[in-house]
Amino acid sequence: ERLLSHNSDGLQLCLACRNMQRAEATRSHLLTSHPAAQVDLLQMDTSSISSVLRAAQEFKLRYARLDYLYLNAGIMPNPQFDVKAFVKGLFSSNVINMFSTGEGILTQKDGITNDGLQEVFATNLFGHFLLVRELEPVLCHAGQTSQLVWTSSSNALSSTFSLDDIQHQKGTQPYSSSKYATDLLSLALNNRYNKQGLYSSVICPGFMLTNMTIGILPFYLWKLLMPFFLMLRIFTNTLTLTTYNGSEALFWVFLQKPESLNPFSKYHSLTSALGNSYTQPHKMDINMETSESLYEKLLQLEKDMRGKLKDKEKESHHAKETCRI
Ligand SMILES: NC(=O)C1=CN([C@@H]2O[C@H](COP(=O)(O)OP(=O)(O)OC[C@H]3O[C@@H](n4cnc5c(N)ncnc54)[C@H](OP(=O)(O)O)[C@@H]3O)[C@@H](O)[C@H]2O)C=CC1
Ligand SMILES: CC(C)=CCC[C@@H](C)[C@H]1CC[C@H]2C3=C(CC[C@]12C)[C@@]1(C)CCC(=O)C[C@@H]1CC3
Repeated sequence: ERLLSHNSDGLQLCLACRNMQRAEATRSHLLTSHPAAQVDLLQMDTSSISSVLRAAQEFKLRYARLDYLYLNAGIMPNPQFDVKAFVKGLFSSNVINMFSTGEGILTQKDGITNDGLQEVFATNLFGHFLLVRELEPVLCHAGQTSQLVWTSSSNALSSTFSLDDIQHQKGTQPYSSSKYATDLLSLALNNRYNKQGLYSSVICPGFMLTNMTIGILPFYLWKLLMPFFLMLRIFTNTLTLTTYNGSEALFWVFLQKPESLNPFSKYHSLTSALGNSYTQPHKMDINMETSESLYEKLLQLEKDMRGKLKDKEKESHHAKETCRI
């Protein structure tokens, strides 16, 4: 919506969504305020390898070029709020950090996808990784730049991520781990693709009340807490609360020259106590060595998963043939 308000003439949007009914509703909403806008839809479920491959194929048939790819889809399933840790945090010197990152007070219950991957890892990271790899021909063009924009989080914590368990099978903070892996992956992509004109940046929308976070507390409690959160903005500017404020950095990045952005920075949407939104870079807690190791592991996993997919296809082809005989 913000992109269209800025420039609805020259912009062609393609919304890649898992739920086509919701996608249609979004398209209608956008066309109501911007009747001349070009808004296309593409069905894609980032948690499913075959869906991502199919969507990428379809995209390449439809379009010759992709200038901006917003990698925003994300889940935080079954969030559990640790009241005890929260109360302890309230009386510690870490209290502001707790409200800006959610560190130490949230855990999740992860699931397994049909491909056999951890659901949070597959949805938030691996599906997007595959998509970027598949869309390479439309993203990399001589003499032009393209940009990947990842929605990461202030909850991306190195303590929750391990190179020995990139899917976070063993822990209880898959969301945080997937977001830290996002930061690492963006750096590795810059390292590999900048020469071909493809740049990657990471943003953090701050804390917003959305479908993802609303279930953490009962609805009436959020309502009651709203004045408290607005007051808390005096101490931390990370409480963006609305999606309009949260999208500030997504929009800001769109206006920048990709070459001018720092691959080690995360661009944060922030909102001041007076309600003004702005974007500020913060250095990420990442290094090139870990980022390259993660990239190698993702490439290996991609190879394994493509192998499995081929075996499955062969099996079903064989079953069909046997049926015919
Ligand atoms: N809310 C917050 O405070 C923060 C959010 N973020 C990040 O912002 C991003 C947007 O989240 P937010 O707006 O808060 O939450 P929402 O749940 O409102 O949005 C998440 C979006 O991702 C889509 N999505 C989820 N899973 C898949 C999938 N498998 N395939 C395709 N699309 C999928 C959802 O589609 P559908 O409509 O079908 O559900 C939805 O549109 C996420 O990456 C999140 O991690 C980061 C920091 C803070
Ligand atoms: C008074 C009271 C009971 C407050 C509880 C507030 C918490 C539930 C929130 C405070 C900071 C929030 C936060 C997130 C979730 C909800 C809080 C912990 C995120 C972890 C949501 C997902 C993200 O990507 C980052 C957010 C950071 C802040």
